[in-house]
Parts: sequence; structure tokens; C-alpha cells
Amino acid sequence: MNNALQKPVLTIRDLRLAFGDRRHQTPVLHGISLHIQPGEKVALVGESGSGKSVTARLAMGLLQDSKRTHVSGSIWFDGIDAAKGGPEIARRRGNRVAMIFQDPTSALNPTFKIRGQFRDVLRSGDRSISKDEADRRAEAALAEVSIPDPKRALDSYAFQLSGGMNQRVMIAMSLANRPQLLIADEPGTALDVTVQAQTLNLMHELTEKTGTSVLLISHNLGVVREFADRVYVIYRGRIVEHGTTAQLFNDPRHPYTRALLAAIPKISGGGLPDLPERSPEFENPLITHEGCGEPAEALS
Ligand SMILES: Nc1ncnc2c1ncn2[C@@H]1O[C@H](COP(=O)(O)OP(=O)(O)OP(=O)(O)O)[C@@H](O)[C@H]1O
Repeated sequence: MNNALQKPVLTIRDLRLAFGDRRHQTPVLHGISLHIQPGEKVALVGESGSGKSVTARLAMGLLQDSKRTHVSGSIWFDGIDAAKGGPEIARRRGNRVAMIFQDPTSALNPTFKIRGQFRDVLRSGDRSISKDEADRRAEAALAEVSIPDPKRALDSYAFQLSGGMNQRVMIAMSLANRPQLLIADEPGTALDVTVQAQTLNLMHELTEKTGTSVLLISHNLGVVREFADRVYVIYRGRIVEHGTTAQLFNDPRHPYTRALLAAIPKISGGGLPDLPERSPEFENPLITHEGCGEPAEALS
């Protein structure tokens, strides 16, 4: 669903990031621009180290407060520019943005049962709900992600559940407060290929139902093929090509996108693509496919 007439949920403009002290800085992002429409699933694809995770972390407001990060540009979400904000930005956004990480087991707290963690998530979205009501909602959310015995899962610690179960718990938790935007950073890549595919299917199904927009981070174009409406290809901190998923797969124009496509593993979700040596032609300027420019309504 690409509702180009509506105001984007997220608009990132000319985002630049460097790490280091005042004297020595290493630039990592060189002017990233992207937007996500309501209900849209957008993928950011590139090889390891290209800047996908830092873009996601900046969008979440998780990197800005460090003295070693130097940020410019803008990240508009819900009327707030998060580019230069600190932890208060993440707090103000509260439950309107949620994130799913690569390894669900380490994202859950090992010292508390799932029940307590789920309660905290639900009560951060609605302070007035009772414990019983939170438990009822948690059980319903776990049933929605096809966890066979939700009560038992709630009474478990993360290490007592399989990686696939923990991933389902994470998806249920992150969508429990009906966020406007879900950022999924290589969800399930720490798990096996089958679980990764199940994770993406489940995320697709649930976010369709809730109308939640998604920013999916991946190193593998094959993985995003079934999932995303639109794709941004990132190379060394720059977007090099941007189009609908069909445009990118049917008519890839940038040499780096072609290299990524050629490197799609046979079973999608496998290891890192085996890319050719870095090539100067990968530095070609940005290619934006027809109809994929930023909507006029993008300004917050
Ligand atoms: N806290 C940090 N301090 C210094 N450099 C960092 C920091 N975090 C990331 N980087 C550097 O920024 C660059 C981009 O990293 P990022 O994690 O965004 O890559 P990525 O595309 O997500 O790769 P991967 O798929 O391996 O996670 C890398 O060169 C990385 O070494």
C-alpha cells in the first residue's frame, strides 16, 4: 500500500553522521534521504558496514546523545525532528515507534519472565491498565503470533524458549501498542533461515492488519523481495538507487544494485552476499525510479 498523497510517517533528509572527537572524525553517512508513507513497507538494503543500522538507530533516537556522534540533516517523525535530539526524543516518541533487532533472545531481559516484560511494555502505552488487563492483552497478542500456549510462554524466561518463539514474542511486544512505525533491523538473522522467513511473513501479516509502516533493514535483496513495497539501496553511507520493489528487480540501473541482485543466495536469508571487489562504478550518483520522489506533503 503506497498512499503517496498522505504525509509521510518518517522523512529523513540529508542525514549525515560521523563518529569521533572534535579533531578526528570518520564520516559514516553522507546525506541519506528517505521517506515512508503510512502503511508502507520500505527496505534499506546494503552490505555490512554500509550504514543501515546507524540510520535505523538515529531514526529511533538512540545514537544522538553520545559526544562521539556528529549528526546533521533532519529526521522528521510525528512533528519532531530527532536529528539532534537526545534520549528525550526517544521518550517523547514513546510507543509510536518500535524496533525489532537481529537477535530476539538478547533483546529480551534474561532475568525477568516474559509476563513482567510484556506488562511493562503495555503499561508504558497505557498507564491506566490493570495487571489483569495487561495479562489478558499479552495472552491475546501472543495468540496472534501463533504461540501455542501463551500462558506458559508468559511464565517463561527468554532462555527457556526457542529463538523462533522469542522472535514471535518480540514481534508481539513491539506491535502491542500499535506503533505507527516498526523498524526491523535484520530480524531473525541470528536465527536459522526458516525462522527468518517465518519472522518476515508474520511481520508482514500483522503490520498489514494494523496498518503499521515498516522500515526493514537487510543485507539481502532476496529477503526484501516478498516483503517491501519500496527499496532504498545504500552503499558506503549513500543511497545509490531507490524505486519500487518491482522497479528494482525488473530494471536495476545502478551497478551496485545489479551486483547485489547477482549475489542473492539461492535460499533467501542465507549469509552475506558474495559481492565483487569494490568498484569505482559503484560510486555513481543516486538513481531514483519514476514515481518514487519525495511527496510534496513530506515537510512536517
Ligand atoms: N558506535 C560506533 N562508533 C564508531 N563507528 C561505528 C559505530 N557504530 C557503527 N560504526 C561504523 O559505522 C559504519 C556503519 O555501521 P552500521 O552498523 O550502520 O552498518 P550496517 O550496514 O548496519 O552493517 P551490518 O549489516 O554489519 O550491521 C561501520 O563502518 C561501523 O564500523
